[in-house]
Amino acid sequence: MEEDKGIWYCRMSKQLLLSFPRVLDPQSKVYISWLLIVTLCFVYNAWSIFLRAVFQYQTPESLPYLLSFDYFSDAIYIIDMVVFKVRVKYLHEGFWVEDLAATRKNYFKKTMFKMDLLSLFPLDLLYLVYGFNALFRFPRMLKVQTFWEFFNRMDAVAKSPYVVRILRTLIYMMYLIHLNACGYYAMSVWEGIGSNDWVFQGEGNAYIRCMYFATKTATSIGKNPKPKNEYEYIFMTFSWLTGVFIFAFLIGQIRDIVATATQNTTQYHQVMDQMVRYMRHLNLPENLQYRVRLWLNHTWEQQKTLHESKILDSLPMKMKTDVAINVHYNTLVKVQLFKNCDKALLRDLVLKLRPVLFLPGDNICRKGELGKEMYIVNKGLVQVMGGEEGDVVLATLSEGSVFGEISLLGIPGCNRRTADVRSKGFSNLFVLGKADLWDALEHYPDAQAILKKKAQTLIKQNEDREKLASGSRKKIEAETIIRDPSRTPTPRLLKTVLEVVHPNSMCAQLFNKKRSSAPVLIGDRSQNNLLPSPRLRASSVSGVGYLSLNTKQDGFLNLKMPSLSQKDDKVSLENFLNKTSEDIAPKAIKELLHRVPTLPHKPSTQSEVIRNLETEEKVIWERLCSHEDLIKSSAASLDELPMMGKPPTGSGLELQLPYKPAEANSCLKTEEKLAREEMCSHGNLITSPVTPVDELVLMGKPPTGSGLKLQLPYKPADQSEANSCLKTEEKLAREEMCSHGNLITSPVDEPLNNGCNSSNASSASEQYNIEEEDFLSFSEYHKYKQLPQLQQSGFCSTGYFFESEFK
Ligand SMILES: Nc1ncnc2c1ncn2[C@@H]1O[C@@H]2COP(=O)(O)O[C@H]2[C@H]1O
Repeated sequence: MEEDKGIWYCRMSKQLLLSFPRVLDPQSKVYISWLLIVTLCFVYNAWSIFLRAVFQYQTPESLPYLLSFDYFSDAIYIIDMVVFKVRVKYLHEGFWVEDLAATRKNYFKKTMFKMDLLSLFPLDLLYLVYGFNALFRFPRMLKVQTFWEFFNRMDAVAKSPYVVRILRTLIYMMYLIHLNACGYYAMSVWEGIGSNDWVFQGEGNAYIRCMYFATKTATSIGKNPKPKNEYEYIFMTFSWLTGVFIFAFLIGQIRDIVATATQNTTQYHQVMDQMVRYMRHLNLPENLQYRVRLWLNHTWEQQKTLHESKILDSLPMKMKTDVAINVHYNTLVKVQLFKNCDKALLRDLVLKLRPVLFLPGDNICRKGELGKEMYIVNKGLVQVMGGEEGDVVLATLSEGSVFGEISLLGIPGCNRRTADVRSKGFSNLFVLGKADLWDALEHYPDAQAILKKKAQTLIKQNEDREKLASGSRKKIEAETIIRDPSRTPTPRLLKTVLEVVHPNSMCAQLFNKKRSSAPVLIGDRSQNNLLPSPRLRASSVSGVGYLSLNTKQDGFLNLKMPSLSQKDDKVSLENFLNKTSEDIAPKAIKELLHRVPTLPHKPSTQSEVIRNLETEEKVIWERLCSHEDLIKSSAASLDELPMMGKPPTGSGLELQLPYKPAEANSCLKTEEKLAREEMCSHGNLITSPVTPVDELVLMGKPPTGSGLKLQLPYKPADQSEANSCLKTEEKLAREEMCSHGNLITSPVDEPLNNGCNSSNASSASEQYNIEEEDFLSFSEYHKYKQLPQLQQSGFCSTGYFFESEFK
């Protein structure tokens, strides 16, 4: 039994040793936690040495305990030097040095090492000669550098560094008082306890009474008994001086720390006060004063600063752009202009965008004014007003819409605003100055063309409208451009599914065909007044909603929503379809994505390719980066992701990583090589000296059964085109790879719809952990698939089916 225990301990300690990191990151949790332990030991020594030397707390009874604490802290000091400090990696010429020999050498070179060594000086051996005097442990105080290091590191990593700073200052203050209390008691003992009014009278707990005396002196509260002799006068003078200078300095430090923490709020109050005083001085109308206050208040509530742009100014340009893109990404991806244009344009523009807030009813621009800026709606709604009296809403623009561009584009006769634009509620807009817009557009003719085309359409629309209005002398309400009331929107769940199925698939084609003509159709199936799609079908049978998709090409999906109201199937069905995939069955939607073997979209133009790829890449990277182990292993790849953001909301993009993250990098590499190989097989490239071919050392064969058939969109003509082509191909490869269901892991399962039997279905639900609710069995599905059978069986007498246009 004892032997077993011994073996177990041996194994455990071996495992611990093996799992201990070779080198330590100075900012890592392990290292900082260790610093905390060493700091506690240092604080113990710093406190106990004087306490025990002066007060009578070190008695023969307490000595064994005190000595155990002492030697425990000494052991921690030794471990700190031998195990931890020698492993701390350091920066050399911009690189982390992680070689153990080098980190050790680096530590030995530092003053900290000498101090650490001195702190372990065994002066306490003098115990043997002079007895147990705690003052012999004084060298332990030299470990103070670790105490400072701990607080500096905490300052760098803590979420609220103010708390850390205040704690450090408090420790200093308490220690000063502690020293003063020890000094006072030592004086009292020397002069004789209770020998006069000034000294400690020997009543109560000595340490507490002396601390009280020291606190009163240090904080200059006064009312201490008058010193009786020169020594006492000197002691008091010194104590007060310490109180006045050091203590006051420390208290000032705390005030500064708190002031820094609340700096923004203070600034906001200052601006608000100044503004209110100024407006009163100018005697501005009450309403205007109210609006100014509202603006300041709202801006502060949203940004928690009134100087947003200044905060970023201290960053290097690239980092500033990355931060700006990340913050504004969700809005910018919705801007049509940016969707079709080069990504570089977005990066060029994003720093020039200035956020502004408009209050409800504010006029953003007025018809006839000279155009100097254009706007992008970030949040809120703005209305473009027209008509003879400017009271007709021509359009309501929402997030991602661009306006105010017509008068900036230099279209002959159009350098003035063509309409009034006003804010409907609170609107957050980005403003882009004319010069900045032109700086960017000069290099991006595509974007220029898009803007001009849009401008011309709007000008024509406005002209037509005006002609019509003047002809009939009637006000004409125009439709909003963000919401078309004549078309019922495609339900959210269907939209999600349609976005993930391949555009060439049967299902997508069917929906696309009906896009322009067919209205949304929800009808009573028993009346035969609708045409359900054979591929994607939503149905409601006796209060249960189903969404089914089943083709070899599209994959298999069957969603069941049993909790619908049984009263009105039609309403229930609409409700069901308006839920998001997340509401219904995320696992089942993932299952569908698993089974889509082709690229989610086939780009038709080069810019579309790039746009799609970039979005896809981001999503893939985001997924990758969400994996803990990947973050650890390839932190560098994360740095390469300045544009990483959330996938555009509502894009329905739910890419699944086709491989375990551990293999991710190597997997990507193989795919990149495949793409290169494919490209290099082009005749005209072989003749030209293609450098990338030389790099294909590691190139391997495509994984058998991967079905990977990359098609080059064009034949590169020269080397530079070849290179850019490679880049595109690499991206395509990543995308392609990531959409491959069968690349996922080695055991490639049969498509579920091949067998179409319930045993397949149940095994699939086991494999993907799909809940019964979400996954309709195949046999049941069959019943639905055969509509006439369904009707005959009486199963669907009140069934409603749904068909939608694809918007
Ligand atoms: N009919 C319209 N629909 C939507 N936006 C419009 C319409 N007419 C004008 N605008 C926008 O309103 C802006 C007013 O300033 P600009 O003329 O510079 O640019 C104009 C367009 O961006």
